[in-house]
Amino acid sequence: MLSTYPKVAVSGSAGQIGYALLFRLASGQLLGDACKVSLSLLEIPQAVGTLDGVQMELQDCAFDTLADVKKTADAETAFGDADFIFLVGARPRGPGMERKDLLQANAAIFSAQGKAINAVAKRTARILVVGNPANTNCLIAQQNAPDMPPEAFSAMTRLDHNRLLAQLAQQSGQAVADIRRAIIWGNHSATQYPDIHHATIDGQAALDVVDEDWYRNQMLAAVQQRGAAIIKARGASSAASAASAAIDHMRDWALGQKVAEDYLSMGLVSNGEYGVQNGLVYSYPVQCAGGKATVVEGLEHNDFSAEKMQTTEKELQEERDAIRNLLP
Ligand SMILES: NC(=O)c1ccc[n+]([C@@H]2O[C@H](COP(=O)([O-])OP(=O)(O)OC[C@H]3O[C@@H](n4cnc5c(N)ncnc54)[C@H](O)[C@@H]3O)[C@@H](O)[C@H]2O)c1
Ligand SMILES: O=C(O)C[C@H](O)C(=O)O
Repeated sequence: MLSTYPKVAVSGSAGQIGYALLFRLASGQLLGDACKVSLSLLEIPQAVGTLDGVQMELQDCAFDTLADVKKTADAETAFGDADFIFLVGARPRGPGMERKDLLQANAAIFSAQGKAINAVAKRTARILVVGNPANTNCLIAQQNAPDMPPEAFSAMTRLDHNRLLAQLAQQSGQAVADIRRAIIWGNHSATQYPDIHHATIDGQAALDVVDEDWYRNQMLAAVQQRGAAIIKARGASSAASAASAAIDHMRDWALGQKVAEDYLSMGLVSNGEYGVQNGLVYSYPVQCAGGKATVVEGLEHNDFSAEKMQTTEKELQEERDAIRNLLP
């Protein structure tokens, strides 16, 4: 029997992000308390057994927002008729590795999954790539799914966005909720550009509240290197915060952002906005309303910002060139 509930597919669901994500999806944190969801868990064959245990735990939570749970090692089965697809499954980096070291290891996974999405996913599905290197994995999946609208695909920079908000809140002593219009530009990597030139803190320009030297010389690197700092401290990459950001990203995309005038950050297929090469998956400021994410256009940049935006674009071009063989 076909489920009548929104179907949420998660690849890599036996991994550490999967374990943090599934219980939040099942408890109504994506679509709200009034909406049941049907979970579709994708794993490699060796890990499907682990999913039996995860499924038992999901059942034991007795969530009234969970309709059913299915497990599979077949991507087409997992993604068929899905409304939301979280592509998490990938090899995470270890200490001392850069995210782009994972490029070849993970590129094959995303080309196969892009093809599966193209074959069976709803054309209205929303797809979020979390597995690293997220922007280029997203590019590979999207290019292998030519029958899907490009705007169905996104890469996760919401964790970086949230990290930026947290840094600003801590430094200014204000609440996260009082910060607006922070932006992550470019790649989910050490070249990303966390931009506060358009941000406000409790209604004041952020750069009138926090020290510009601190921003340029400490905060930028702290956000760019936060993933590595967590790996060093925890011995494993961020999981709960990544799952939380993934929920934030999909929820706001589907249901609309909480504060209309705010900006969020999402990696989207570029249509040339801000001079970025067409087709790259680049993180932009967006506004989410009516089920759509729209790039905020017309922001002006000083030389400092322009240079940083180009540096991260260049890295994305290099990543794309390294996996050209997997693009159709
Ligand atoms: N974009 C971000 O902000 C962000 C943040 C944190 C982590 N990540 C990335 O997310 C990914 C997952 O991290 P994790 O900590 O959960 O890793 P993990 O190793 O704990 O779990 C990954 C899971 O994916 C599964 N998997 C591998 N290949 C698969 C395939 N072809 N199909 C389905 N499942 C497959 C593995 O069996 C494993 O269970 C990593 O690439 C990590 O770097 C991204
Ligand atoms: O840094 C990593 O490899 C994990 C993740 O991308 C993160 O930003 O925490």
